[in-house]
Amino acid sequence: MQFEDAEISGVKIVTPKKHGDARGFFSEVYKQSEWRAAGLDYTFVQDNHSLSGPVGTLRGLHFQTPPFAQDKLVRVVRGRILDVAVDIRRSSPTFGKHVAVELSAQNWRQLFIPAGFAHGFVTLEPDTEVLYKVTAFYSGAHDRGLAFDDPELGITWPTPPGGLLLSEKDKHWPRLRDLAEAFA
Ligand SMILES: Cc1cn([C@H]2C[C@H](O)[C@@H](COP(=O)(O)OP(=O)(O)O[C@H]3O[C@@H](C)C(=O)[C@@H](O)[C@H]3O)O2)c(=O)[nH]c1=O
Repeated sequence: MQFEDAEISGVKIVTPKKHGDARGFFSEVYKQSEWRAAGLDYTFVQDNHSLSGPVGTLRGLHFQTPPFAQDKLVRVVRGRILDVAVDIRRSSPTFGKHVAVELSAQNWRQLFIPAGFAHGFVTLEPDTEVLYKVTAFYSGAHDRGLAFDDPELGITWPTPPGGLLLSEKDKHWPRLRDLAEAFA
């Protein structure tokens, strides 16, 4: 398992080993001992799985407020996404900056996003399946978001000719400058 630092402190790109043979492959996709050896000590309590049909499905940008703030480990088992993490830690020198990494079933990369970031992705292939582990349980009452198209964030979302597909909820999140909840 390979751990790389992304451009923003705390965000990591994790690439597990894939052992291929005539049958297919085997891969240890998460191993607590290796994470601890890399100085990453997190307890994941929930595994999530989403399927997005159309190319250009955009989910985000989401976060949960304390005490339900979540660290997330994201991967793709089918298809391809551009995965985005925006730093919303007010005291951070990179507040408002983002990391964008392509994750796919092919490149087998995972993105680790600590609490204090808003997270979202857009799908680059049809029928893309995303799996992610989180360190706090889902709480609808603590579920918050940030406008994916806030010009201050400067995120370039790849957009297919038919446009992006968003949930109703994701069309109405506040901009960063109007965000009531952000992290210290
Ligand atoms: C996230 C979540 C949703 N749900 C329910 C609420 C709702 O009825 C339905 C769909 O929820 P959403 O529209 O929020 O799903 P989605 O837009 O896929 O939300 C996810 O987006 C990505 C980018 C993240 O980072 C995740 O943490 C999560 O916020 O599933 C749960 O039961 N448990 C969960 O953990």
